Amino acid sequence: MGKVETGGVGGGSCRRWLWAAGALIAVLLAVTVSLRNVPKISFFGITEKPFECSDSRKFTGMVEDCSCDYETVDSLNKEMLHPILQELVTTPFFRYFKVKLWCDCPFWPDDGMCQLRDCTVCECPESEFPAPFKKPSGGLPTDDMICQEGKPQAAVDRTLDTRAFRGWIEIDNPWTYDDETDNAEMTYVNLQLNPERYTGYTGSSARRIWDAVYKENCPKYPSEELCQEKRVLYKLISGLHSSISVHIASDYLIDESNNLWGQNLELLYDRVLRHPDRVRNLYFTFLFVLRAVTKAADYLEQADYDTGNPEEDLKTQSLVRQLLYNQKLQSACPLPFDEARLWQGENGPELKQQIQKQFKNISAIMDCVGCEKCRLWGKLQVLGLATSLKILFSVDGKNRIYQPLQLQRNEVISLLNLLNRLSESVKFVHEEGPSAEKLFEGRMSSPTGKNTFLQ
Ligand SMILES: Cc1cc2nc3c(=O)[nH]c(=O)nc-3n(C[C@H](O)[C@H](O)[C@H](O)COP(=O)(O)OP(=O)(O)OC[C@H]3O[C@@H](n4cnc5c(N)ncnc54)[C@H](O)[C@@H]3O)c2cc1C
Repeated sequence: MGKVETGGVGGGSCRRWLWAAGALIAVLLAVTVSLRNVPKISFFGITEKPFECSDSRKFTGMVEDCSCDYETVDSLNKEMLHPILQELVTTPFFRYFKVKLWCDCPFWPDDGMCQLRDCTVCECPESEFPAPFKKPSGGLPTDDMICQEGKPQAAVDRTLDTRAFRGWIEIDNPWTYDDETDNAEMTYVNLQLNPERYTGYTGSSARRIWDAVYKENCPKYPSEELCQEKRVLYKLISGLHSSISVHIASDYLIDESNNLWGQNLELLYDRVLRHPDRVRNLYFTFLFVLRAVTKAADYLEQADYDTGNPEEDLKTQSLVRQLLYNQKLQSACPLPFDEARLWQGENGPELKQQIQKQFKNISAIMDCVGCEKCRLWGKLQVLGLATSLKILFSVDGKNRIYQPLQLQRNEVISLLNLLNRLSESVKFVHEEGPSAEKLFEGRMSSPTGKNTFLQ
């Protein structure tokens, strides 16, 4: 029988020497490549595949700890997810978000940070609002109100309505601090009138929030420690933070006196692109939330999207179906994230409780955000993440697991709006990233973001 020769079997001493030299070179190459790609241990405890390209800022291969690669995510997002989501969030069902905007900070109430809490905000015209949400009598004021306090770009354009949506249950999310069943002081906000973008919220107040949020995580866990679930939590927050920064960069107030808005690619580079882990965490968060949406497909398909406008509501339902049952998505990226790999250790239940508590604290910190519009989007997106966590790890506070999924309307709205925000960020990074890197790589960062580019 013919023998297939390997370096270690048969052959003379010369061949053995060649094999040993080849193996040594291979090992040296592998070590060199892996040293250039940190972190090296994934949260599943598996050594990560190094990025295949020589430039660590170009993203190829699998998105860390997920089951889709960067190229697939970019093309699915551009061709399918982004267009559907962009249309979906404009429908009446998805554009009104119920939120308590008071700045009731439970952590540091007396530092004056929340002075903008009483900002008089502009109300949207009555014609904008779906009929079922309107109060039975009186309706809404139609005259436009001018914001009196704070930077106008930081104030929320909102309208008040206490009426609950039809056909939806009121249920508390165990991952959030807010009691979602409590309708007191709730405001309906038209998200289309309040895009997430530059607001001028910066300095020690903003820094304090992010510091507090990261302290609730495990960013300093050494990579050897198998804290995979805590790493998920950190990556979700970091990915959200990246996405917020991307929105600031993509819609920036370049010239305040002329109210001129445009892109700030230097800010994009400084805050996100030059930290490859922040880009990776953005993609991770996108896939995590996408997985939650697709996992809840049956629920979302059957949900009641009635806003009293049959034409629009049918469109909403059709767009939701297009998103949930997309052939391309199902064949190219059937399982964006595999949640079954979490909580498997013997201390899984305790760990889950601990992380749930940490996430609740993060959600409570959102009440301390000292800019109304940032608070709106902070609360919406944290609720969106909490909803993803609830879908993927359905559990109540007492750790009775895997009950039938029940979502409240606001959770569904936050979930899909969060997915849309992440989708926009992924698209912007993919499309503008290479030119921003070319322009700013190697330059000193500038906090003022002077190098700006008009849209
Ligand atoms: C909930 C929330 C919502 C906000 N929404 C808006 C908004 O809509 N519009 C607006 O103009 N401003 C918003 N801000 C403020 C904005 O996020 C920044 O805090 C502000 O622009 C100042 O930025 P900075 O350069 O000091 O760094 P920051 O973005 O404040 O970051 C603080 C520190 O966190 C670390 N960090 C930064 N990014 C990441 C990441 N992706 N992953 C891990 N660590 C990171 C870095 O060490 C950085 O120095 C919001 C702030 C919060 C807390």
